[in-house]
Amino acid sequence: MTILLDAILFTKTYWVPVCAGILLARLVYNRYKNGLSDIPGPFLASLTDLWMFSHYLRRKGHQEWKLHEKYNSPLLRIAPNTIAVADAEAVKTIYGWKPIFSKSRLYISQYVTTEDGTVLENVSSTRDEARHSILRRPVAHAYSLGTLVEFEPLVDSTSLVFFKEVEERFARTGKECELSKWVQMYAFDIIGELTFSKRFGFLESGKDLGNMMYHTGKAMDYIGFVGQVPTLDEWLRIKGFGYILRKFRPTGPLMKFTARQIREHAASPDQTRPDFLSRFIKAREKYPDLMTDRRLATYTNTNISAGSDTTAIALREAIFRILTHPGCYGKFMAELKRTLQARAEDVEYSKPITWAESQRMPYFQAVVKECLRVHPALGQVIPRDVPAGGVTLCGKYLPEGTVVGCNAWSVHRDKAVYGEDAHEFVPERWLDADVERVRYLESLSFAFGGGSRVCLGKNIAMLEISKFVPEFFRRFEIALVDPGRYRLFPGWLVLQNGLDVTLKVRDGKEFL
Ligand code: HEM
Repeated sequence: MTILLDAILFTKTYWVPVCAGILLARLVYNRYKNGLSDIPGPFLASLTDLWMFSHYLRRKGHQEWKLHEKYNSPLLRIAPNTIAVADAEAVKTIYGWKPIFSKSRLYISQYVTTEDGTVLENVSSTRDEARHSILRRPVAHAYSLGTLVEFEPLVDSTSLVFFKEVEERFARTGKECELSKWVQMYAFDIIGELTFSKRFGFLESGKDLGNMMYHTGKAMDYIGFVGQVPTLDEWLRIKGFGYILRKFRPTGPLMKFTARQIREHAASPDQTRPDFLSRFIKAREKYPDLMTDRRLATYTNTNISAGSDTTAIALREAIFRILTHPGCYGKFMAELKRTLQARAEDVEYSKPITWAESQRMPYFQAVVKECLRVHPALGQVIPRDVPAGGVTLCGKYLPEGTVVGCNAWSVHRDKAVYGEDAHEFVPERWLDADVERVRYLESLSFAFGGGSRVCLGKNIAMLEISKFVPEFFRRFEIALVDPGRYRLFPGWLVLQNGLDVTLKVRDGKEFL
């Protein structure tokens, strides 16, 4: 008792040095506790998570490969318990099937708040693998290759709206088109069409109605920064302050839009539309307990948040690269001409490029793969927890519970795999005569993630990109106003702006 009293008195008198001592002890513990202290990285990063937070806040994620080069190491300690891995081969281990490395606590920041303020994990954010299988099973079929043909008319209808709007607003008037924004509106409207048979109306109005694009962007930014400090995120959004906030403002405009679509769908006489929502509702017959209205809201909302800006990024990059690489432009246009000329004479000339035709354009497909390599949508470490038993990566043992992950911007620049021109845009690498080599590169592509958590919408994204880009170049002569305006805006997603162009309508028969 006397010792305790003495300790309290001592602390009261010397509280400043006592607090400093505790802090110091904590920092030393952080640095040495888990056997990671010999992994290179910024010194501050080994002491506190704040370095990683500020690194991403300074929007440096997409340049992490430079730090790997600076420290000359594929392993980089970016927080006391977090290791960034820049070895392309390691993707197979970390995002493989056996054992599965679960998603880290960052994913709590991706939990969805439904219209009534309930916080739910979704198929993307759930961290429990068994739960993930339960959530993915009822919907997986809707995203399969087999359904693409049914989605194709929906892609065409939104594309036609895009072409009509940009023709009237820019090609006919000679005004500059802020294509970054128009491509984003296209990507949102199309995922609205595919998910609900209803566009957001951004293209027709030329505006971000209800600030839905703005709020979706903010949510992505939040994941990249606050998501790095999961405890802070939990208190801001779920517990404490977050709990009170949800009483006043349960959810954002996108979820409200989603919930409205579900209600309207229920009241509609047409229950057979070929969209995602109809497919999810159909899955109710087999999974009645799981597919509640709330759950439908999480699935459809995830489609929008995961499938809009990501696809817009890929579209912008493809357009920019084609326009800024004359050799690439020439080969792509020649292939487009051959594709159109190969159409049977009775096929309507104005018919949009089909999915099947785009798959017979190997050069264009190589351009898309290369764009996804040099500019993957996600620009930060995609974090996972090392499972029981630990793992050895790049010759270093990492104990269970360590957070590890690859940043696609780093692994896609691994010179050991891609060679000395790893930093260059070279679509031809995907057309190498050595088929085995191409297969190997494809197996290491990390643009869509990997393993059990690989992107569910990959086929849909490829459908959109494969149809939209050739059709856009077929209908318009596109000229960049100033390539120097093209800027990256990196966070969890690496967005672009400044893709300003002028447009001229092409003569319809030019390719014949
Ligand atoms: C070019 C476009 C796209 C890119 C680059 C992309 C990229 C990714 C990546 C990297 C992941 C894994 C994220 C992680 O592990 O944290 C992912 C997951 C996911 N994506 Fe995509 N995505 C794209 C388009 C889409 C589209 C169009 C949809 C919906 C139609 C979609 C739906 C999803 C879903 C639901 C997941 C979670 C899958 C799971 O955990 O089971 N994505 N995406």
